[in-house]
Amino acid sequence: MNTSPIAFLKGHGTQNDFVIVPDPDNALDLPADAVARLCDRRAGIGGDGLLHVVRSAAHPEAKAMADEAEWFMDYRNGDGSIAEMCGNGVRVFAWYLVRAGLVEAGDLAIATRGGVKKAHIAKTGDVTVSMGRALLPEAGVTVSVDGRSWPARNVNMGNPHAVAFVDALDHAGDLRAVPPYSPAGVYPDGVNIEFVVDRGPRHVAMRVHERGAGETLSCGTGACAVAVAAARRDGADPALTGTPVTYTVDLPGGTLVITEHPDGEIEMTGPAVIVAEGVIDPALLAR
Ligand SMILES: N[C@@H](CCC[C@H](N)C(=O)O)C(=O)O
Repeated sequence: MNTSPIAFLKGHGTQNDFVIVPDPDNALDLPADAVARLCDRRAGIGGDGLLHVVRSAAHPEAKAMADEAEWFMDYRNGDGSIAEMCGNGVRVFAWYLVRAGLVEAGDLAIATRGGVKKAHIAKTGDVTVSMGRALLPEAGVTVSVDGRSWPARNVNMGNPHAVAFVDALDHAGDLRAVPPYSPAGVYPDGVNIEFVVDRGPRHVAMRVHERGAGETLSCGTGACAVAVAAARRDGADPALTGTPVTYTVDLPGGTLVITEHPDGEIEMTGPAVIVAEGVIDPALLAR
């Protein structure tokens, strides 16, 4: 059980906000219910998710990556569930390490459940991350909201996404509940659902319902999934042409720039901001 006050910071990336809990030696007990209490916007600190900052060597899920990446992003959704990857989170995680003097700005490898990600951290707080390749399972998916249904593209960025192109973002309605999708069983571990409209050539806007968090103001892996789905819809595939393809993705909380390279690697660039720091009363974490 945690008995001493616990340091935390609060940060966001395009207003996808996170409670940051530095715990280099992995000494804290952070079960799902404690994470949910910390992320509660009324009775806790509030956040779409939590970034548990641990040395890779000290975490059983990251030990094998310790030679490549000193730090492990143990990402949790706001409801306490575990996710493989968080695009906005990894930028905020990288910026926290720089701000804390634990790493230098510049190039950094970060261990995540989705593998080691390479980041480039500018001194301004803008961070570019190589997010890996998108998998595009063939499964056709349908997403429905308020009596409307759309075909959606199944895109896996380490975590699962369903990308639906809609006529207007307000057609996605109230996204507090998970929009129903079919067929059942395509996403056995749940899914993040993106609703997308065109804004111009290689420029889209989106809303997202995140697994484990509800509607958020931004999702980095979601923006990557959207950029790839938009590129394929537009007939652009860098693997076939040898030319990188870049999409600007507007989200309610800001803008991300996503480039897919001919080798399939997807690069995401966006801001990372730390807004506060303080101390958690251990009573909040007690069961
Ligand atoms: N907001 C994140 C994604 C966080 C994880 C997601 N909710 C999931 O469960 O897969 C991002 O910026 O990518």
